[in-house]
Amino acid sequence: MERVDHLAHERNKSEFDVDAMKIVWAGSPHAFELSDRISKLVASDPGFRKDNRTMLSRKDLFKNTLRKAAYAWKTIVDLHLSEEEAAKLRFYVDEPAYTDLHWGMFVPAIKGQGTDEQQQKWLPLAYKMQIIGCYAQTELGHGSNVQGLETTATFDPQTDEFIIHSPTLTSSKWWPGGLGKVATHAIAYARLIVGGRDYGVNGFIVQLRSLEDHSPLPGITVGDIGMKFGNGAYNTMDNGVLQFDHVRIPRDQMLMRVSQVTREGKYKQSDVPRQLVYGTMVYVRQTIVADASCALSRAVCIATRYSAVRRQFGSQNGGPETQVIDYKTQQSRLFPLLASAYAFRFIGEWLKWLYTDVTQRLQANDFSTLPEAHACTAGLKSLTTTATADGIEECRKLCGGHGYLCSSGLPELFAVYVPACTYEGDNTVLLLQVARFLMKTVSQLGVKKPVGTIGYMTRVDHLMQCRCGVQRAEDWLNPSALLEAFEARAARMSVACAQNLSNFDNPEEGFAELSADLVEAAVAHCQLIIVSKFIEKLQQEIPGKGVKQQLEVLCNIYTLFLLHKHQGDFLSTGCITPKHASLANDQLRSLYSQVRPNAIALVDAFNYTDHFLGSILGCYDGNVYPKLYEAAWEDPLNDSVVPDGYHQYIRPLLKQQIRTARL
Ligand SMILES: CCCCC/C=C\C/C=C\C/C=C\CCCCC(=O)SCCNC(=O)CCNC(=O)[C@H](O)C(C)(C)COP(=O)(O)OP(=O)(O)OC[C@H]1O[C@@H](n2cnc3c(N)ncnc32)[C@H](O)[C@@H]1OP(=O)(O)O
Ligand SMILES: Cc1cc2nc3c(=O)[nH]c(=O)nc-3n(C[C@H](O)[C@H](O)[C@H](O)COP(=O)(O)OP(=O)(O)OC[C@H]3O[C@@H](n4cnc5c(N)ncnc54)[C@H](O)[C@@H]3O)c2cc1C
Repeated sequence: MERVDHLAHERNKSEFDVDAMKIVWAGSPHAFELSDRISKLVASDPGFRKDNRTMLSRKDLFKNTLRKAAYAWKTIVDLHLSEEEAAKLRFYVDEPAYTDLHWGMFVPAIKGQGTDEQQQKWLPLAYKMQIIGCYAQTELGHGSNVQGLETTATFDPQTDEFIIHSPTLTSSKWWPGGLGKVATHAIAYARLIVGGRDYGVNGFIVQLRSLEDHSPLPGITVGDIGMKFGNGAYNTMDNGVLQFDHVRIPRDQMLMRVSQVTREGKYKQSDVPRQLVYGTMVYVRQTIVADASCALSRAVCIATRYSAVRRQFGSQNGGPETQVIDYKTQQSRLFPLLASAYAFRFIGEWLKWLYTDVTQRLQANDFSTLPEAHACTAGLKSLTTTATADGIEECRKLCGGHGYLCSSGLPELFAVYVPACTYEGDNTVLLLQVARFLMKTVSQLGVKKPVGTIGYMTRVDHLMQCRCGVQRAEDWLNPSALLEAFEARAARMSVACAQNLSNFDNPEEGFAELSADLVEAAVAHCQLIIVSKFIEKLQQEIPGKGVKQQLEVLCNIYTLFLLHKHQGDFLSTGCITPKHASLANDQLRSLYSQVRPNAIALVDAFNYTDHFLGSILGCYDGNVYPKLYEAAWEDPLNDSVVPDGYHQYIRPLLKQQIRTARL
C-alpha cells in the first residue's frame, strides 16, 4: 500500500535546501553519509528493536540490553566497522549500556592518565573487549567533592603492591555504570597513601571479576544499586556498588601519568598540573555537550511534527480546525527549543575543537589553556544539559495528553536524559567552578590579559558603561548589538559579584554567601559563549539555497529568546531599557512567523529515522492517530478483555456494593 505523507503540505512550504541543511547539521558530507548509513542499518535490523522496553521487568530489560550490546559488537566485528562507525552504531542503538562507560570513560581514562607502557598493556585488551571497564569514582558519601573520597590505596613496599580498601560504609563506590553486573575491571579512584602520607586522589586499574566465570575476586563485594527513575529508561544500566576489603594490585596498576610511586616507595609528581587527574571528566563533559543537541533535537522533532498534525479549535465554516503549531503561544514555547537544538549543535562542535586544541597543547607541555577548557566544559555541560532536560519536558507538554504516553517517546527520553544534570558533575557545582574562574579573571584584570572566551573582559571599561543603540525592532538583528548586550550583561554581573566579594574579609566565606549570584553570573558568561559561537558560525560560508538565512533566523531567535527570558538581568545591570526589551520581544514574534513555514523542514534536517525517534507522535509521515490506536491494543493489559484479578478484586467489590444497596 502506498504510504501517505500527512506532512507533505508542510514540507512543500519550506524555503531552503533541506539536504544542504542536513550536511550542516551533521558537520560535513562525510559525517552525514556515515550517520545516514549507520542509522538506517540499525533501523532495519530487528535485533535492535526497542519499542518494548518500557514493558519489560528489570531483569528482562537488563538481559535484553546485554543481548543487544553483544549483538552490536558482533555487527561491528562482522562488518569490520571503523572506530567512528562503531561509535555511531552504539549511538543509534540508543540504549544506555555498560559499553557507554567502557568506551566513554574507561578507555579515555587509560589514554589520558596512563603512561605509554600502561596504554600498551591495557588498551589492546579494552579495544577487543577482552576486558570490560567502568569508571569507579563516586562513593556513597561523596560524589561532587572528589577530594573527600575515602577509598584508600596504600603502598606496600614489601610486596610492591597497593592495598585497595574501603574503610567505611560511606567509602563504598556507588553509582558507577557497568559496575553492578558486567565490568571485569574498574578505574577506581582512591587516596594514595605512601609511607603513611596521603597524596590525594588518584586512579588505579583494579580487576573486579574473574575472566573465567565472572565471579567477584577475593575481597571484592559488588552488586547493582537498584531501580532508577522511569520505566525502561536508564534501568538498562547496571549502576553499581563496590566495596574493597584489602584488595592487592601490582604497583604498575596505578595510573602514573600525573604522579608516580617508585619501587622504593618514593612519590614523584610529573611536570603536569595535578588537575589532569580530573582529565577524564573534562573529556566526558565535552561529549555530553555534543550529546545535548541530539537529545533536544529529538524531542523538538517529535513536538514539531505533532504540532503540525494536531488540530484544536478555530474551525471556520466547517473547515479544518487550527494546527496547534499556528498558535503563537505554541510557537513561543517550541521555536526557541528548535533554535537551542541548533545552537547546542554548533557549541558542541566548537567545544570538541577546544578540547582537541587543549589536548595537543598538553602533549606539548603547554598548560596555559587548561583553566579555560575546564571552565568551558563545566559551564557548557551545565547549561546545555539543564536546558535540554527542561526542553524535553516542555516538548512533552507541547504534545498535550498524548505526550504523556510512553509511545510518544518523550517520557523515556526525559527519564534517560535528566540524570545528565547530575552525573559528570552536578550542574550547580559546575557553575560554581565557572564562577571561580570568572572571579579569578576579574581579580587579575590589568595584570593578566584575558584571552579566548573571556577575552571580552579586556574591554571591561567600555562594557561597564556602554549604552544599547537599538532604536527599532529590526536593529536587534544586528549581531554587534546582540553581542554587546550579552557581553555587557556578563561583564557587569561578574564585576558586581567581585565587588560584593571584596566586602568580605574571608573570600571563601564571601564566595559561599554570594554563591547564588555567582551562579547567575556564570550562566550569563556561558550563554554569551553559545551566542558568540553561533554568530561566529554564521560568519563562515554556508552553502545551500536559503540555509544560511534559516540559521540566521534561528540564531536571532535563540539570542533574543535568552534576552527576553533573562530580561531582569539585562535591565537591572542597565544594559538595556524597558523600551529595548519590548523591541526585542516584537522582533522575536516576527522571527517566529519567519520560522513557521520552515519548521518541519528544519526538524527533517536532523535526518532521524523513525526507529531512532521511537515516537508515534514524531513519525516522519505524521500518520499519528491510526498508529496510536493500533499501539494501544498492543499493550499487554489488552491481551485479555477481562483483566487478570477480576475474579479476585473487582467482582467481589461489585457484589458487595449490590448487597449494601439492598440494605
Ligand atoms: C546515555 C546517554 C549519555 C550520553 C553521553 C554521551 C557520551 C558520554 C559517554 C559516557 C557517559 C555515560 C554516562 C555518564 C556517566 C557519568 C559518569 C560520572 O558521573 S563520573 C563522576 C563524575 N564526578 C564529578 O564530576 C565530580 C565533580 N567534582 C569535581 O569535578 C571536583 O571535585 C570539583 C568540583 C571541580 C572541585 O575540585 P577540587 O576539590 O579539586 O577543588 P577546587 O579547589 O575547586 O579546584 C582546584 C583547582 O583545580 C581546578 N580544576 C578543577 N577541576 C578541574 C578539571 N577537571 N580540569 C582542570 N582544572 C580543574 C579548579 O579550577 C581550581 O583551579 P585554581 O582555581 O586555578 O586553583
Ligand atoms: C545516572 C547516573 C550515572 C552515574 N554514573 C557514574 C559513573 O559511571 N561513575 C561515577 O563515578 N559516578 C557516577 N555517577 C555519580 C555522579 O557523578 C554524582 O552523582 C554527581 O557527581 C553528583 O554528586 P553527588 O551525588 O555527590 O551530589 P551532591 O554533591 O550530594 O549533590 C546534592 C545537592 O547538593 C548541592 N551541592 C553539593 N555541593 C555543593 C556546593 N559546594 N555548593 C553548593 N551546592 C552544592 C548540589 O547542587 C545538589 O543540589 C552517576 C550518577 C548518576 C545519577
